[in-house]
Amino acid sequence: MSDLERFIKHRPDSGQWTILDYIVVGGGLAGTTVAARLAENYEVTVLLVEAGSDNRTDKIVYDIYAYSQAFGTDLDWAWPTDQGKTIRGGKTLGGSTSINGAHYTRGMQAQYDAWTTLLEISAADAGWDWEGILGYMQKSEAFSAPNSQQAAKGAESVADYHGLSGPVQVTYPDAMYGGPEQPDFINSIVNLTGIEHCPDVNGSGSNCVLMTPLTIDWHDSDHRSSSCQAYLTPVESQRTNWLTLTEHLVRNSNYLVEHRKRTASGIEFAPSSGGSTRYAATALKEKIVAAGAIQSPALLQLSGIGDSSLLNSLDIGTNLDMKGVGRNLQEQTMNSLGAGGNFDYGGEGPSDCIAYPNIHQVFGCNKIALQVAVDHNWAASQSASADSQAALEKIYEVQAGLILNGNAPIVELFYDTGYPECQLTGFGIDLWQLLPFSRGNVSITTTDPFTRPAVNVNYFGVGWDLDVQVASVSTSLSTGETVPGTRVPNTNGNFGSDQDWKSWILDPSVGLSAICGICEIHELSSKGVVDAQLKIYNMTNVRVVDASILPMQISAPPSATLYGVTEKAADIIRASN
Ligand SMILES: Cc1cc2nc3c(=O)[nH]c(=O)nc-3n(C[C@H](O)[C@H](O)[C@H](O)COP(=O)(O)OP(=O)(O)OC[C@H]3O[C@@H](n4cnc5c(N)ncnc54)[C@H](O)[C@@H]3O)c2cc1C
Repeated sequence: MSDLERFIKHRPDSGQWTILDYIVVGGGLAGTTVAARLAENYEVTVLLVEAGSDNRTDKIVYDIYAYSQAFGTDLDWAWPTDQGKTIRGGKTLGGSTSINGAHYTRGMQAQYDAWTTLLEISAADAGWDWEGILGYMQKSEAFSAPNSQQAAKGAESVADYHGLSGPVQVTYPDAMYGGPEQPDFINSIVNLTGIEHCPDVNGSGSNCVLMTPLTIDWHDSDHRSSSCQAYLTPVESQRTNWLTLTEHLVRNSNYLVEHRKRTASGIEFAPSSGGSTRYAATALKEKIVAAGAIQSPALLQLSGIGDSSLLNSLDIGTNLDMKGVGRNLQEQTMNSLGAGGNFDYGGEGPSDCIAYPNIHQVFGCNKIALQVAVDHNWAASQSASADSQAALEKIYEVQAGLILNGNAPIVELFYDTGYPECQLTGFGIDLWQLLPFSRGNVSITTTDPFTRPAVNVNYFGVGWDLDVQVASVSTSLSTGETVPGTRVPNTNGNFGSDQDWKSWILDPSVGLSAICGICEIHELSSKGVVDAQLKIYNMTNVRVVDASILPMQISAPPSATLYGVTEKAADIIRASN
């Protein structure tokens, strides 16, 4: 046991404060990355508090082939939402990277460049664009190019796009599917939609169909390379200046007011199992909130940072009246289609093939659908869940511009070998819209930190999002019909009415746990929560660093991007202390 650990273990019980340089709340993707980078300086002390357990030796975490077995267990926050859905999130060391699908892809250059337009003019050169983030994405990555067997199965890559010596291991699995189905899917969708087949999506353009790599470690039997496996495991025996405290939930923070700015004086935390034991700690330098897109806004609200009307209703004193905290939730919405088949998979999952079509490739020549424009009614209808109507209109304009003029992929079609499971030679397509216009929110309903916040996902709050999902179903069905060896019922192209599909979509659709936007980086006048330094506006020493700060969805799952964002954040923090 290190000196620091003894210190922590004993002082809080005696009701005294534990004092460190940095406190990081949440040991997920962002939290472990930031803590690891800060603790590289042996002269500072770092406390990382994680609500879940350390499950690194649990097969349902390290074995990527056991994907989904953690769902519904203690390792899953499983937030219930409106519309009767459930959002998954890792409640374990490594956070959602310990239970996620591990697909590693980046978005389009223009989507990252658009972030700069949302910041204060003075922050335009702060590096929140593709050029500024790419190097950090590569810093976090140790990519291993496909070997000859993987290449024979269709795996490809472009060496220049990748980092080679970062902590997060990225590669293709040895047991990857080698049957005809994945290459056939690629050929079919190219022929059907005109989408390009590209070798690697991690350059600056993601509008293509391809095989994608995973965050797994070939040096370790293709086990999951979660954020804690990447950033903590290799150094934990040496970094005695870094304490990781699992099974403790941060309840709230206390604040001092100085010159009209707030300073966090400390945090209060408690065993995650509940009870009345309370601990306290203070950060001499900074506190970093990295509790993920749902829990971070909830924690801020518990600490009196949020919409004063919500805080007043719960008798929480308002430290900072910030309407943006808990708003602007954007989530990608998924449906799955399955069919029979008669091919030999030639390997094991997870599947490797993804198509990222743009609006033209999804809607074809349907001119009505192509007339997506920033409809003021959309912003008005979503403004209760957004920062403000004006801010939303601005973001919509950027998003619509990327969709209409920038060929930003609007949907992900994930080729799912073996779905549904009961069909031994089946195949499926999981499809989800990538760039929703609908907005939801997160709000605490009680001052009890052990109660999960209310999550309002508001799927399809903007009707166009549903149109995208319906058109994607149609594209998927057509693709399915043209993949050799599959048994999609012969419908002669008559796949049912749009209304039928809308009903079907609304019933089984699930969220993808790719949430962002809820403590977004945005200019203050647009009700942003953090500035370009990721500091909460009008606070001296608290930053939010996790998925909640991303202002808009990108056309990709988020983790590759988030590793880059978090590496950049760590540099910002180190430079300012
Ligand atoms: C089922 C699933 C599949 C996914 N698949 C993919 C994929 O294939 N590719 C991809 O790129 N992305 C995927 N993602 C998304 C990706 O994993 C997340 O976007 C990413 O991990 C978010 O990072 P984060 O640091 O914001 O949050 P997290 O990684 O979720 O970390 C937050 C941490 O904070 C802890 N915490 C919360 N509240 C408190 C508190 N009060 N006190 C202490 N600790 C607290 C949590 O327990 C958690 O460990 C998936 C996510 C899920 C859930």
